[in-house]
Amino acid sequence: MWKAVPKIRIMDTTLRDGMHAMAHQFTPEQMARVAAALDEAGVDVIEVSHGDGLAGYSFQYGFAAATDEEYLRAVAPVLKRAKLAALVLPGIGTCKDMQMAVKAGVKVFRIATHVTEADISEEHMGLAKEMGAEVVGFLMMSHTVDKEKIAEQARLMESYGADVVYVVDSAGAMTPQEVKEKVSYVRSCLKIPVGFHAHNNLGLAIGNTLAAVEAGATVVDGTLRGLGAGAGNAPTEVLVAALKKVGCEVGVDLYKIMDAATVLEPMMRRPQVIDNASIMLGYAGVYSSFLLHTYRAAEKFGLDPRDILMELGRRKIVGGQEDYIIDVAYEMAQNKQVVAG
Ligand SMILES: CC[C@H](O)CC(=O)C(=O)O
Ligand SMILES: [Mn+2]
Repeated sequence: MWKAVPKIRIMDTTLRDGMHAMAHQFTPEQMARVAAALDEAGVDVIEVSHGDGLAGYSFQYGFAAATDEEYLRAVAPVLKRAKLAALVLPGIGTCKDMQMAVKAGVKVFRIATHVTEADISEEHMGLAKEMGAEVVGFLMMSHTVDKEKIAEQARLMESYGADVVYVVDSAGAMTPQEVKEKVSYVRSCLKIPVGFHAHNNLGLAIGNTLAAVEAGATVVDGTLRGLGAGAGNAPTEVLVAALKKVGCEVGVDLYKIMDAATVLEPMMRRPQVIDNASIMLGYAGVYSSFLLHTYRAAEKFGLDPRDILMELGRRKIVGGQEDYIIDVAYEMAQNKQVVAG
């Protein structure tokens, strides 16, 4: 039964998670145009970074078309209402990167760790608070553990000063029932608001986000046209329509957010679809941002990307192990040759 819910805050990550689908090649000028349209529509928070967060540009994660600072400085001046956010993965983004980001206009830091590793976020969260920023904890790959573990890690983030903690379905592997169970339990264990970040690999991004809201999440993520890793995220314009339809107050103008999606559309490299490999990401429970790496490895070694994804899922590889995909594919190709020979 749908309950009355308070105002839902939307954080749009087209210009961060969407970077994965763009091979990190948005130009600063494109980012500024998309951000201006999101701001005009009334989106609360706009996240801008390399897909893997500040300082993500590298051989391992992919080089971006511009530096973090160039992106942030292009977007900050066009925002009239929205807060500018940046993602930080401790171990990749450093305190120095965060200081640069604040000077460039960042007001919200989203500090992301694997769902079992919240303890590595303490220093970054402390610094973000010290600099006066809002802090969002982002527990990635939340499908891999039970609700008690997520709550334990969320409580750690709360103790480090997080203002919000997110349950993150990085692999788009969760079902609405699971989302409800996990979000409502985490919420019951925290004093701060709970957020939810979906991926659409099983076609459930909107349904899962609605389930999260029904279970008490009051902050949710979206990206225009669903642009993002794997099969993408919950499309912000669809999310606004769906949330309004179930009676939530979102503070975003539906027509204007649809217009923002049309600003983004010509910049996209391909429509965001659920292809077979994306379905496998969700089915195997593999990190959504591993897809491009998997395609490259499959091509290089003449393998079916679906087989690689199933194997990555079996090995439970986590964010940061992108280079290991090549090792796995190499091993699989060797085994195939042995069997064939
Ligand atoms: C590698 C960072 C990752 O893209 C963060 C995220 O959006 C997720 O885990 O879904
Ligand atoms: Mn994501």
